[in-house]
Formats: sequence, structure tokens, C-alpha cells
Amino acid sequence: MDTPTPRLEIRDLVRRFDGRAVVDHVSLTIAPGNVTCLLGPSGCGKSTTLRMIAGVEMQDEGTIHVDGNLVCDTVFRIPPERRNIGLMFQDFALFPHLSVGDNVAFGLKGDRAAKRKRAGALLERVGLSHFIDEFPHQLSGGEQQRVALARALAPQPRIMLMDEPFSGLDNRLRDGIRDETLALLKEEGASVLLVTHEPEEAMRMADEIALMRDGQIVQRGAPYNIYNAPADKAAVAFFSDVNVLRGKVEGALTDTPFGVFLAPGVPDGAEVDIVFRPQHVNIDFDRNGRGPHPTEIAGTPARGVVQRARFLGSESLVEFRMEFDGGIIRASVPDVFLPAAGTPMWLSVRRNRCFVFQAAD
Ligand SMILES: Nc1ncnc2c1ncn2[C@@H]1O[C@H](COP(=O)(O)OP(=O)(O)OP(=O)(O)O)[C@@H](O)[C@H]1O
Repeated sequence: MDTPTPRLEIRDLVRRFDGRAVVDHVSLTIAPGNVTCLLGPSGCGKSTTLRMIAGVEMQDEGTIHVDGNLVCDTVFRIPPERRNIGLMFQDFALFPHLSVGDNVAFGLKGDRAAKRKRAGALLERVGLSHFIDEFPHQLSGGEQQRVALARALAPQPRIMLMDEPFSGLDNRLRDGIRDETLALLKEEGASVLLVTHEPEEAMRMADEIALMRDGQIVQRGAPYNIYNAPADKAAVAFFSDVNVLRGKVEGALTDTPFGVFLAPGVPDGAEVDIVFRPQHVNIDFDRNGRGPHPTEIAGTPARGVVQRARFLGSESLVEFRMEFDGGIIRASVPDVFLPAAGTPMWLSVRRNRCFVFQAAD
């Protein structure tokens, strides 16, 4: 079966500042109608990548194609305003001297009545048609954000580039606006590249996540796959708190206080990190110094003593000091579970939720 031509394809993009590659051979494709989130910590090169696609920054190497047509290489360059790309940034900067309707109609061509009709339809869609003749300062932050979205979508861009578009919004507003925005983007059929440093935002919005670190894309995939089959220890840690156990490999196995783990492909004598999330730690009570029996699913239990327990709303986070090495392991328990400091308990880890990586340091 033929794969459809990607709406956006960037190949080996490089951007250097002062000799340092802040974007280092980044390649990415986005299918028509798909939402891809470029996710990574501050300073990893996300915005620079977006700016090159928008055409406001020039790459040092690499190419950008839209619908199979070359938009930019290091010689040829279609200017930003002719790329048919919509932009939405954190400070969505509506024009203060233009009415809401004129803001939305700003990038449209055609006669005034047709422009007003399209602006009116989009404002209706975002529930703000009654503000068409008002001015931006009369609207709340959330309403201004919806106007900015309507403005960016009005010319029916092939691609929408969004840089942290929700980060200026109140926490309580954000989830609702994210969902509404996603629904509208899907209706309009734009392909979206959204930059964010928030994993929850990427999980909520993305068909596909591209995880970026130090100028490179380290992993790409559906949110489920990125979360459940992370590429390395840092990829696990980016999405949640993690526990890490160090182990030494003998015969592709590593023996730990939580039982034996497979370490395929890791040479004898090398060290591995066994990485697991607090929500995959099981807790059992101590019965006169004894814990539960080992099982195939949960491995061998190991004993620890409660250091601290905190209630965080939907979960409780309990810290244990482990008897086997004096290290800390964190367990997350749904709802309220606040054992007293000093209580001995037995911990085990769901084996199929542990990731084993050869230690990098
Ligand atoms: N014009 C520039 N001149 C020099 N260095 C720059 C320039 N623009 C960006 N950088 C540097 O490039 C790196 C990547 O910046 P970029 O804004 O792309 O990262 P980011 O992942 O979007 O981070 P943030 O979320 O904080 O914006 C940073 O170290 C930044 O200081």
C-alpha cells in the first residue's frame, strides 16, 4: 500500500549558534491531519526547529518539504507568508487596535463581506461570535486565546505550528481549552506541530510524540508507546518520578533484591539500571519480619522502612529507606495511604513495568 505524502517533512535540519548545534540533524514527518508534539526540556531546540519550519529562522543544513514540495533548503527559500503555515505562540499577540472580527479576518483574502463571514463562522465555532465587534482588551485570557486560534485557522493553513500555546493560561482553564482546540484543529484538518515541555500536554494532544533532547529527537511514537516502551532512562524520567536500581550483569541476567531481571545483549560485567515508576511498586505489610511469597508477576519482595508519606490529592506518595542498600524507593498509592514513619513494609515491583537499560555512567 502506498503511504500518503507527508503534509510536512523535515530532513536532517541543523541550526548552529556560535558553533554549537542547537538543532542537530532533526528529521520528522507529519501525516495530513495529524497532531505531533515536539516534547522536551527547556533549551533542547524545540522552538528553533519550529522557527525554521515557519521560515523565520534559516537552517544551516537540511530540507523542509510541504506536501512533497520543497519549501526551503540552504539555497532555495519560500518566504514565511507564502508557506501556508499558521502560527500560534504563547503570547498570542492579538492586534489591540483591531476588533475581534478584524483580528480573525486579518490574514484572509477576498472582499470584506466574505472575510467577515469566515471570521464570523470561526468565532461562532469557538463560542465567541458575540464579541465580533469588541476589542481584545475586553476579553479574558482564555477568550483571547480562542480568538488567536480562530485567527490562525482562518486562512485554512496546511500546517499549524504552535509553541507552548497554553502556557499563559490559568490551570483550571487549560484542560478545557486544550480539548476544544484539539477538536477544532481536527475539524479543520490542519496538520499540527505543537511544542511543549509538559508531558501531560503532549499525552493529551498528540497522535504522535517526538521526544527531543540536546538538539536531537531521541524517540518518536504514539503517546502509549513512548510511555510504555521508553528509549532510555531519561525518557522514563521525563514523564514521571522514577526509581532506579543498579545491577551487574552475568550471563544476560542481573540479580537484585527484587529478583532476577533479564538484560539481553548486555555484556558480562557491565552495569544496568533497572528503572520503574512509583505507581508500579506494590506494598505489603510486615508479618513478624516476613513478607509475601515471591511471584512470577511481582518478583521477590524486599523490606524497607517508611521515611515519609504525603497525600497529593488523587494519590499518596510514600518514601521507603530500603534495608538492602539504605537507598530510597518511592511508591505511589491511589487515594489515601499514610503509614507512620518507621513502619517496616515489603515492596515488590511489577516485573513487566520495569525497564532495564545498560548504565550510561
Ligand atoms: N538567536 C540565538 N542565538 C544564540 N543562541 C540561541 C538563539 N536562539 C536560541 N539559542 C539557543 O539555542 C538553544 C535552544 O533554544 P530553543 O529556544 O530552540 O529551545 P527550546 O527547547 O524551545 O526551549 P524553551 O522551551 O526554553 O524555549 C538554547 O540554548 C538557546 O539559548
